[in-house]
Amino acid sequence: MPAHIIDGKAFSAGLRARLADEVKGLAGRGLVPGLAVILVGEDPASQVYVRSKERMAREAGMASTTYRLPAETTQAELDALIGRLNADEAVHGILVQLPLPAGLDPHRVVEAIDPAKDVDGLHPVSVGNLASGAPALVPCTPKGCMMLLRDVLGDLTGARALVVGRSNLMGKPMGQLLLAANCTVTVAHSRTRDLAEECRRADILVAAAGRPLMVKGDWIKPGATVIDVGINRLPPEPGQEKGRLVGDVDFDAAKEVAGAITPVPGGVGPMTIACLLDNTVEAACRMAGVERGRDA
Ligand SMILES: NC(=O)C1=CN([C@@H]2O[C@H](COP(=O)(O)OP(=O)(O)OC[C@H]3O[C@@H](n4cnc5c(N)ncnc54)[C@H](OP(=O)(O)O)[C@@H]3O)[C@@H](O)[C@H]2O)C=CC1
Ligand SMILES: Nc1nc(=O)c2c([nH]1)NC[C@@H]1CN(c3ccc(C(=O)N[C@@H](CCC(=O)O)C(=O)O)cc3)C=[N+]21
Ligand SMILES: [Mg+2]
Repeated sequence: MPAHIIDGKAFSAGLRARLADEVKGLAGRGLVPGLAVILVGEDPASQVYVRSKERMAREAGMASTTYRLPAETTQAELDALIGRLNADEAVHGILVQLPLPAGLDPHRVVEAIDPAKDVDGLHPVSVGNLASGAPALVPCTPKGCMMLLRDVLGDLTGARALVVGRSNLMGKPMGQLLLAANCTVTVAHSRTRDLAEECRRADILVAAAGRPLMVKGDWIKPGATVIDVGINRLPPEPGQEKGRLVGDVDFDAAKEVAGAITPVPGGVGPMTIACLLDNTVEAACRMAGVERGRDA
């Protein structure tokens, strides 16, 4: 039986509609959640992504400002902008789009952000809170993956989970969240000896390596739940202008084996943006001392 296709686009739309309701209530009390996105340099994929964040924030009734800085921006200039946004009471969330151009230190940039406004969950305070089980602003993409997993599977207790990738933005926090959800967690990376074998053991497989179509159909355990985080643009076919967007998983083969699987596009990507908005509302409520009505 072919896999259930997990509709991240629909889930994201539902979450954003609920957030829009919540934001309307907050705005009525004078609290308009505000997001600031900083984009340094002209990476075209980042441009597309940042535009859609801005649009979806506005649609949810939030305030959103994007700061587009030239690739030559200095560390001091970036620090100064972050300092201003930290001090700005209308700003509740600050996100610096990664990767940064060469010459800018991502650790220093992330540490400059007020942890209370760290909607990407990358600040050492956020990372520490997540790892130690304290309330934390959780990185958006792993948070979105968890929402989809809970929606499909309910309780994850006891499941063998494999995360492919160990980045700070995705792989590591994903491992932490699965561990907190009582999974038995393995984190694989480019030095993993036999990735296919690791995959075959996994009840939950989260692929975040940035390698197009790397995970083959016969690497999937029958009935497994597959979350494909990869966003890769293939080279254009002759006569095409743009190549096809694919994940890290060979979707066509994997869907014949898996129990449930996310497509690319329309899977994890839209969830990332919805979770960014959710984190911004969360940060705004915490700063204002407002208790949120619903557990998101
Ligand atoms: N859908 C969404 O919302 C988002 C999608 N993405 C996408 O997810 C993917 C991963 O992103 P990100 O975590 O930032 O990427 P990074 O490049 O920061 O990290 C990639 C990770 O994958 C590992 N890896 C690379 N090649 C292999 C391999 N052949 N076998 C096993 N592991 C491998 C690397 O290992 P090592 O550490 O050893 O180098 C590294 O840990 C990208 O395609 C990105 O575009 C990212 C964020 C959000
Ligand atoms: N500080 C920081 N935080 C991030 O969260 C962050 C980042 N930097 N740098 C880049 C990656 C990438 N990322 C995506 C988010 C949404 C889609 C998305 O919405 N994708 C849609 C459409 C994709 C398309 O059509 O191009 C989909 O998958 O359906 C993709 C990619 C967040 N990232
Ligand atoms: Mg990265």
